[in-house]
Amino acid sequence: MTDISRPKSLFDKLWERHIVVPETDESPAVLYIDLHLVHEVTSPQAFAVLNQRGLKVRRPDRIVATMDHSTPTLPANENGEYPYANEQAKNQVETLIKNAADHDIELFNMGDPRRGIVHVIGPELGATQPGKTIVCGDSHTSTHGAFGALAFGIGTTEVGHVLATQCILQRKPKSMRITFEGSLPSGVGAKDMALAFIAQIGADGGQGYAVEFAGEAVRDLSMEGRMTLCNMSIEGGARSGMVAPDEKTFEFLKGRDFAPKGADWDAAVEDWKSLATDEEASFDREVVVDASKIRPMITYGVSPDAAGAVDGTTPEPKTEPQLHASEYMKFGAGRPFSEVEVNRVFIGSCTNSRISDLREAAMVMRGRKVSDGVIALVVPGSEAVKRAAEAENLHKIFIEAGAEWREPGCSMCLGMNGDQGQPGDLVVSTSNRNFIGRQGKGVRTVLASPATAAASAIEGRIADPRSYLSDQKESA
Ligand SMILES: CC(C)[C@H](C(=O)O)[C@@H](O)C(=O)O
Ligand code: SF4
Repeated sequence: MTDISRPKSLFDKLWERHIVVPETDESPAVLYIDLHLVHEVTSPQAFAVLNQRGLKVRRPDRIVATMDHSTPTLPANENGEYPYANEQAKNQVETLIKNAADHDIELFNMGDPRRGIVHVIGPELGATQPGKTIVCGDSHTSTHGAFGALAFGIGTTEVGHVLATQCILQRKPKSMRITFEGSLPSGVGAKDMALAFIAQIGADGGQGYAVEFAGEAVRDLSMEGRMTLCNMSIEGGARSGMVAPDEKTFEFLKGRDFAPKGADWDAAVEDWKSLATDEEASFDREVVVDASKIRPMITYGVSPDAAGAVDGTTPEPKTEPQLHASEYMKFGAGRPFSEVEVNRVFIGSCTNSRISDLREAAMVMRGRKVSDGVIALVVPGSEAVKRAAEAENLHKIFIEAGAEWREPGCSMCLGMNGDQGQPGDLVVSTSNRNFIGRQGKGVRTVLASPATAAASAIEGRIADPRSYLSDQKESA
């Protein structure tokens, strides 16, 4: 029974709706899972355990499976063979094809027009909905919280538990509200908000918390922007990030394949409206970020909280890890970021590979050329994003600028498919992690928004996108 007298947060409501067995001092709660997203990297072992124990998948109809991490971003040859980076990548893909077929799970396989990065296709299909519990063997599952869902990443063992029982054991995290007060200056977007709040609370500031993002600047974001923000909540250490559903959420989902239809839709929207945090609800921690002061952000270290405004200078390292990071990044202290040379740019990943992100990058690149010596990769998040971008001729803008237009997937975000930089490369990347070696051995990653990444590709240095964006406004 839920207690109707106490004011509740969105998170409290989501949690309470899914308790199968309540938490006690001795044991975590058993939570029901509404949607289980599956990809080729973290599922093989889970299926193997299931198969060894002769267990069935409990609710195949609650699973959406796709291929994204190990998939090539170059097309198949005339025989339909894909250029996999290695045997492991090919095996992962083949194993998921077999597991999905054996267990009657819907799979968006290579060549399927609905395939894409798991966190891009969930919302795109309308499978991600307010009020749901959503899990995936992937840390950036927090992305789906943008719809007012309780969404979090789980480990491979837990993937097995969810496959077998459709439930998961969880202790209730503490709650944090991050309120962005005021509105964003022009030329500043969701990625900058994400890097700004992470710089403010630290990469482990959200540890043990479920975060709700609130405030005027969050309400003003598009659904894509909210996804970018929730995607990065995990980089601030949080278990999940969420935004209360509103008219924008409903508008985004209406008519999508997996969304309810007809009278079911009306009933669902009525219910979803009740999810927003009650006025008097309290949080274990409240953080306020002044949105009006945020500038385009970049990272200069090897953790996402080493972030500063693009028009600033590299800070003096103060601690041992900062010294180590600064030696790796080789920016030098007290140097304007705008002097740092860039030789690769990656526009993609579940953080920033949606159509609005590609439009933003195209706005900067239109009629311009990628600087000599810079390799720029633009990788749409899904087949649907690719089609939408091509319908608007965005791909032509990228190609004419000298960038490469690729097939959808995680690509250089993690480099599991072979899309990697060379040792020493400085990559401005729209992804979410700047960890040492993530984009290739010895590669240095600078996280930024699509506009900043595109401007950096044009200048061959870390660049402030604001002049490009205002240029466009004047000529529009
Ligand atoms: C492969 C997967 C386990 C991993 C994650 O969980 O985040 C990946 O998506 C990443 O971004 O590093
Ligand atoms: S795009 Fe990057 S962060 Fe997102 S799921 Fe793929 S590898 Fe992980």
